[in-house]
This record gives sequence, C-alpha cells and structure tokens, in this order.
Amino acid sequence: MGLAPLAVSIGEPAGIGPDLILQSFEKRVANRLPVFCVFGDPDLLRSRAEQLGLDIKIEATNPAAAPEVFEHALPVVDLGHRVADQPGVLAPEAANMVIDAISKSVDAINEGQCRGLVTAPIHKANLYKEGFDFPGHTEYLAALCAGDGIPLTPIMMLAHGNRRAVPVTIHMALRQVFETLTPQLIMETVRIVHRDLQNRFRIENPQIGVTGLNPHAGEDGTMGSEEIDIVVPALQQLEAEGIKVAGPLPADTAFAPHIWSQYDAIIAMYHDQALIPVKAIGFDEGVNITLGLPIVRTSPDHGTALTLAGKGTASPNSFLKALAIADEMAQKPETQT
Ligand SMILES: NC(=O)C1=CN([C@@H]2O[C@H](COP(=O)(O)OP(=O)(O)OC[C@H]3O[C@@H](n4cnc5c(N)ncnc54)[C@H](O)[C@@H]3O)[C@@H](O)[C@H]2O)C=CC1
Ligand SMILES: NCC(=O)COP(=O)(O)O
Repeated sequence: MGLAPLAVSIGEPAGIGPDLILQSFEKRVANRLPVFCVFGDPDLLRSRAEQLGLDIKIEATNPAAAPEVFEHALPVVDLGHRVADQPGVLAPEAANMVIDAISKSVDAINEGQCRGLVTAPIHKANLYKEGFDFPGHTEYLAALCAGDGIPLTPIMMLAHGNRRAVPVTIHMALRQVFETLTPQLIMETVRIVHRDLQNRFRIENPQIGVTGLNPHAGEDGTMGSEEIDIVVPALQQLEAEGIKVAGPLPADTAFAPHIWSQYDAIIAMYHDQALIPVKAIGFDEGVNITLGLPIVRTSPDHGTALTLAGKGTASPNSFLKALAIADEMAQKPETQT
C-alpha cells in the first residue's frame, strides 16, 4: 500500500496561502513533491488559479482518492464553506473555514487518511475577532491532539537546514514571559526537543544549547537573575538526566554561525530571540515544525503577506520546504500518528 497523502490546510484565503498551494502543485513533478490534498474551498482555489493565470484543474475528492487525482488535478477536500475570493481583503466570515481546515486535517490524520499536516498561514487577528481562542496553530494543534484530557506541551521549532531554534515561551506579550518562564518549562521543552530530534530527525545524541534571558546571560547576576534562578537549575537537572546541554549562552552570540553550528538546536527564552536569527539568515528559506505532538506538522516560516496575495509574486520556497520536511518526517505508510 502506498503512502497516505499529506493534508494541507488552506489558511487565510485573503493571504498568499492559496497562491503557494497552487504554485506548489504546479511544481509537483519538478520538485518531486509528495501527494497532498488541500482541506478548504475548491471554488476559491479555482478562482485564485484563474487570477494567477495558472492552468490547474481542481478536483473535489477525499484523501483516499488523492494519490490518483494528484496526477492530473489538485485534490481538495471540500469543507462546504464558500468564501469569496478577495486577495488582500480580510473577511471575518472566512474564519470558520480556516479553523475547520485545521481541525478536519487533524481528524483525517488521526483516522489514518492522511499522514501529516502542512499548514498555510493564518491571519491570527482575523481569527481572534471571530472568537478563536488559541494564539496560533501550535497551541490549537496541541489542544486538538490532546487525548483523554491530558494536556500536551507543543514546541515551536524553526529550522533553516541544520540550524534549529526553539522558543521556550511562544505567543505571548513580552511582559508575560517573566512570569511564565520556570525551570520546569525549560526542562520540559529541552526534553521534548531532545526526544523529537532523536525520533523524528534521527539524531542519535543531540547537542542542545540554551540561551539566557537577559543581555550577556545576566552578566553574573548583575543584569538580571533569571539565569541563576531559573536557567541554571534546569540545565543541572537535564545534565543529570544525561542530556547534552550547554548554557546559559548569551542570546546575542548564541546564533553566531560558529556557535550555532555546534548545536543541533538552540533553545531560547522567547519568540523573537529564537525566530529572528532563523528569518535573518534566510527569510522564506526556513520551516516551522511543531514538536511534542503525536502528529507531524510543518508550515512555512512566514505569514499571510496580504499585499502579495493573488499577484503571483509570493515565493513558494518555504512552503515547498515545509512539504518536503513533512514528507520526510512522516514516511511510514498510512497510519503514522
Ligand atoms: N504559521 C502561520 O500561520 C503564521 C502566520 N502569521 C500571520 O501572518 C500575518 C502577517 O504577519 P507579518 O508579520 O506581516 O509577516 P509576513 O510573513 O506575512 O510578512 C512579512 C514580510 O515578508 C513578505 N513575505 C512573506 N511571505 C513571503 C513570501 N512567501 N514571498 C515573498 N515575500 C513574503 C511580506 O510581503 C512582508 O513584507 C499575521 O496575522 C501573523 O499572525 C505569521 C507567521 C506565521
Ligand atoms: N511567528 C511564527 C508563528 O507565529 C507561527 O505560529 P503558528 O501559527 O505556527 O503557531
């Protein structure tokens, strides 16, 4: 039996997600892309293909038929929502489809119909206005995947080739970081990254760097005490467990090429500490990978880029990489969850 398709959630329809999906499908042979099926609105994709001047057939189907359909048409699981195709114009009515696309993709993976998820970007603020109660995909997927009410800790990892960065705290106001950071959260994050680097990336003995929070990693406690009070105790416990971990590294130098290259991943304390270096070394070249979940999920390293939607100028590079990495991570036939 062949591999099940990857699920692709359509993302924000006013953004570049539909463009990237169509552009990627067009390049499927040249890029040896894995079979994927889109969860969304086939009419919207037809309209966007026309707008972009792409001669692509769109076929409403189900994941089981996707491998055969993929040869001649873009397979789309029709979620029943109809959304007007207005590139660059956010419409609150689209929120239900955007959210459904994510949850139905996860259902399909849990039922063994799909083997991993690649998410096109969502416009977070547009979803919040409609009552979406999660900061982003990362946290929503953790809620969807939590079985028996046991909460999962989802981990956001941005990867540019072998350069990987992980924020301990994810989508929150900077002032909230101080009350959220604990030795327990750092330990849990490092343990999950360590385990997933072994299991999902086949790195036998991962080397993990951990940054401090403050400038110069606190300069011996003179520029903040979080390193001494929170980071060091976590590192001591992790070392005692046999995890190869180093830190607290000053965050401004941790991502210098000669230091970053010594580690399989660097764990940073908050969102921008981790994501800026990845986007700076190559915007649209990285991939966002969610760890800590029973399913494979990747996404491009960028957002909805509303002003580029429908113009054909958005680069599909990161989206193509997200498909390739999800394919690699979810190579087992059929029911890989
Ligand atoms: N995984 C996801 O769903 C993500 C969603 N977002 C959401 O996207 C929205 C917009 O966020 P921004 O901070 O403006 O980031 P953005 O990534 O959408 O745009 C930043 C800049 O990069 C350009 N850009 C983005 N993708 C590009 C591509 N493929 N090719 C060429 N240029 C590209 C944009 O035109 C803009 O100049 C927000 O609502 C944010 O929450 C942001 C990041 C990830
Ligand atoms: N800045 C990256 C980002 O916001 C991605 O969030 P998510 O939607 O993948 O959780």
